[in-house]
Amino acid sequence: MPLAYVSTRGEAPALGFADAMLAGLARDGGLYVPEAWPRLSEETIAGFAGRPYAEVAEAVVAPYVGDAIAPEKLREMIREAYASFRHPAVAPLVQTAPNRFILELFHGPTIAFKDVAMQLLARLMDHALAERGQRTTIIGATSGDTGGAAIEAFRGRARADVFILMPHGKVSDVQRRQMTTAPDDNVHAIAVDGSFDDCQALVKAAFNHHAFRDRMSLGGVNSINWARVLAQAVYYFTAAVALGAPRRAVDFVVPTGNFGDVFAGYVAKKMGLPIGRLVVATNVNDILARTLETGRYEVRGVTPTTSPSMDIQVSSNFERLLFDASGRDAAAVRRAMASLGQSGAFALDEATLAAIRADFDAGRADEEEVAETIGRTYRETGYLLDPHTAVGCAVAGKAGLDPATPTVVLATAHPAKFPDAVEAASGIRPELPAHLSEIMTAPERINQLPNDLGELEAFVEKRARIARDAAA
Ligand SMILES: Cc1ncc(COP(=O)(O)O)c(C=O)c1O
Ligand SMILES: N[C@@H](CCOP(=O)(O)O)C(=O)O
Repeated sequence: MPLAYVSTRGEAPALGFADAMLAGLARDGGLYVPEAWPRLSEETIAGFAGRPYAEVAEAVVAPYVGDAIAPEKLREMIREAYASFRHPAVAPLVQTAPNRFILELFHGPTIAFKDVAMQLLARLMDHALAERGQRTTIIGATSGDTGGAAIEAFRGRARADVFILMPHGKVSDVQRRQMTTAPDDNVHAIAVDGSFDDCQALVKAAFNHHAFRDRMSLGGVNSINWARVLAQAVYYFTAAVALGAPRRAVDFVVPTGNFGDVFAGYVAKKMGLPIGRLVVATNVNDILARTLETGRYEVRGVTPTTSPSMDIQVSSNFERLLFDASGRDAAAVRRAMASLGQSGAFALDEATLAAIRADFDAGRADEEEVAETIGRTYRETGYLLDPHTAVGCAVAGKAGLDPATPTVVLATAHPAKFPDAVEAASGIRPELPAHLSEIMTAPERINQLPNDLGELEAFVEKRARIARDAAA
């Protein structure tokens, strides 16, 4: 029997892999998760040692895809996706101290970890749409990196029109230019007057407006899309196996905002990978660190930081964890989400909090610690951290992890995406890789919209119709 995907809120129909991927958000507002976690045997995991990244990806992804895609087609798409990376290992490990490693996830086209999943997702969606003879209108929210990766992965694709919402003035120049300089007619960058949370709320509201959703065949590429999270689980396997798994456990420290990346680590653990601790590392926008400490998830205002992609308060994927950790209690998730909508907060019950704490730790790093970590790491090792990765390193240093267990900090972006912050902290101005140098002088195309669902929908509908008429 192929694996089915169920909504965290329990009131949407269960779907197969391709339908869940094309749906993005479930129709009841929940997020799709597999009905069970496929397990990989110790022998299978041990066999990943020394294998190319694409082969490991195939082994991890295939049980979730089932018969939705022919195995040889899946293999071809995975190979193509990772051929676009500039490092042969795709996600190499760098050692910075005894038992301390950095997992570089920024060797894809837009030099952020989002490429790892987005390069595959674009191919998977294109394939599913072609098989059905359909098109999709993708609406995505970005705090800086998802948008660039999505635009790069979907630009020029005939079956998708892509609309990316970013918080106006709150992403770095490089991040903005990655979204605004693509000349393709099927991609649209929109600056919204508000925060990332406002952008994400608009996206979810558009999905929950079913008449609009159906009329436009909406699709999502944020980590609300299960396939995004799945593709991100792969590098936990390659990194852990390179450090001795499954013979020994490995700890991971993950710079966190929307909770997709660290949830992918949880998925890897559920599949049988011996991960010790999963450490959620936040900047001063520390809702997740506070939640793990107090059991209360409480939204506060967002403070702009030098790690803007993590300036997030409403972390979408926490809902997936809540569902799993509560024993898959969809009614409890619905109550929590209703409370979040009404009062901006909800409380975890004791059992759920204990279940979460069994796998996760959390810590936060303030701006001073981030700058200090970038400067010190550069002076001591010659390694230049981006500010998001520096949040991870700063938290790793004080998380109380066992020094005998290898610790991997995920490096989620290349420092050249944030040259001002990195230069201020280290005295070194990182240069953009050559393949991106043109974006700093290319003409920009950007649209500005208020934080208003009606205006957004009217804009999307008008632009998508123009693109569809031109393509017809
Ligand atoms: C550079 C960078 N680091 C970390 C994160 C946080 O990842 P997640 O939202 O999956 O928690 C993001 C945004 O997603 C990011 O762009
Ligand atoms: N940090 C992200 C925010 C969106 O996260 P996603 O993983 O849900 O797409 C960004 O850089 O856009």
